Amino acid sequence: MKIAVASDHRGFSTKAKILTLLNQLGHVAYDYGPEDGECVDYPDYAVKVAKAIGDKSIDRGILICGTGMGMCIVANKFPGVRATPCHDDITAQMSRLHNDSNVLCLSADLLGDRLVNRMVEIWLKEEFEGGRHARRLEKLHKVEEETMHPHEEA
Ligand SMILES: O=C(CO)[C@H](O)[C@H](O)COP(=O)(O)O
Repeated sequence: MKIAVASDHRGFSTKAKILTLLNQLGHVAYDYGPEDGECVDYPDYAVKVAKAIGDKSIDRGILICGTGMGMCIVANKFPGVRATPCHDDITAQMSRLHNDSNVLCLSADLLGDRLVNRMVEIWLKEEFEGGRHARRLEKLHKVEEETMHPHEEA
């Protein structure tokens, strides 16, 4: 898979470790910044990854900030993005099975390296279950359409 990884300053070293893992797993990993650990603003990096999901230049994205929350809030403003804040094996797994997550948002401050690696592997391996969850994602797409074009008749 083509996977872009970005962070803010708090997630900078975790980003490097995730990029190494993705390469080891045989994925095509892109570093969407930042280039160093200087203080930056997470929206600038979440936008880059979210836009690349939208135009399909990447398959998946991984975003890391202090808590994972700011990145997630920004990424979910973009059509086609299903960003999920995950903090353990179960949330990593369920975000794929039920939500078809395409952007994994992680906390650099709260999660250890081994857990992060395991969560990334789970999140990459698990497949969307479809079925009733596909019906719910259809409704999500409708909400997206309505909020993007609020005055147009269906
Ligand atoms: O977690 C984050 C957003 O959800 C950021 O990493 C955090 O807010 C950055 O804070 P600071 O500028 O104090 O390092």
